[in-house]
Amino acid sequence: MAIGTKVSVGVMVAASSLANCRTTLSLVQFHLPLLRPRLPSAGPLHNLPLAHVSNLIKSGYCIQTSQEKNNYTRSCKQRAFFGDGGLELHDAGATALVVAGAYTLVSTFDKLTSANLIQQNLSRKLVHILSGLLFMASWPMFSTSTGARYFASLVPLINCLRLIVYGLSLAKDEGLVNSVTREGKPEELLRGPLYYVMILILSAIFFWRDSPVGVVSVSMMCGGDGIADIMGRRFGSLKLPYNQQKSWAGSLSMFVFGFLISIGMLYYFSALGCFQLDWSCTVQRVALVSLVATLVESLPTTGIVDDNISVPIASMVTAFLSFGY
Ligand SMILES: C/C(=C\COP(=O)(O)O)CCC[C@H](C)CCC[C@H](C)CCCC(C)C
Ligand SMILES: Nc1ccn([C@@H]2O[C@H](COP(=O)(O)OP(=O)(O)O)[C@@H](O)[C@H]2O)c(=O)n1
Repeated sequence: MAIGTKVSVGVMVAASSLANCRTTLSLVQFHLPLLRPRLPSAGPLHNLPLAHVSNLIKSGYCIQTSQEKNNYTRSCKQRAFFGDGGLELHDAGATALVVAGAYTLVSTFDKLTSANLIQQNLSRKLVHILSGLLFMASWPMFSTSTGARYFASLVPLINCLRLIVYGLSLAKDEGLVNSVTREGKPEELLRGPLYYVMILILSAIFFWRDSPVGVVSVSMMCGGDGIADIMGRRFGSLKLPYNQQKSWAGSLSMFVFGFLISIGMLYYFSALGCFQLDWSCTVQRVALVSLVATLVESLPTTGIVDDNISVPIASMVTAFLSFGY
């Protein structure tokens, strides 16, 4: 075989011991750089003498279950392409790209607001809607390594630090203040915007693209709550009986757009193979999450707890109980 070309290698196993293997030993076809030692020819490992398999384990190979095989195959392909250290480089590059995207988004709306092309309130809401949804949409850019979610969470973490620095007026960034606050006061950055990015950090780390819970919760906070504000301000003449600050138009918009955006984001991740869903159940579950989130958002609790905490937390709890993971 020519050096440097990738070859198909018959057999690979990884991760658990012989005793713990829950499925038959796996045969996996994938490409590895030639430099790795040539492995036994293709064939089920259980045909090999145990002594030979244990030698494989001693030399760094071990047995994998079918799920580990799939995960391992995928990460092997990535390692084969990027090399062992390549996954971190891949994730660092994706992080830098998304951080740049965040900065571009906020500065774009600052320029639109400064040029009086859009009102400050609308600018804030559009940043509210787009930031989290685009951040979530960037998750498939990251690698399949276990550290990818932590790299991704650096994006909202950097913005969290940015909000704290400028919110405490340790430095000035009028563009940021103008595009994400109601009244242009720096201290406003320490409330809604700060809670918002903290929820993004939690969703990336604890749910990531492996679970529909984070996807639905961020969709409700960004899409649902964001559009409720826009529609409620414009068409919200008929107020809710238990909250004169909120309207039927705003709440109905939150339910409908929160539901639609959640379904859309779930379809996006499902189509990319991040998880598989039974759509007949999923539609009902998302409708339940959207209803609970809409009811929580409609409550007269603005002075007690910010919507950017109550809406996503209520969504996470409801989604976790109904999806189960
Ligand atoms: C305006 C925001 C929250 C205020 O909410 P509310 O008070 O109206 O209820 C959102 C603040 C966004 C933050 C400054 C920037 C977040 C960037 C995000 C983590 C990454 C986006 C990346 C993407 C590629 C644009
Ligand atoms: N369910 C809702 C939500 C907001 N709104 C309108 O949007 C405005 C801002 O809503 P909000 O206080 O929830 O705003 P944020 O805390 O989300 O920034 C409200 O004062 C209402 O005029 C509504 O009419 N109905």
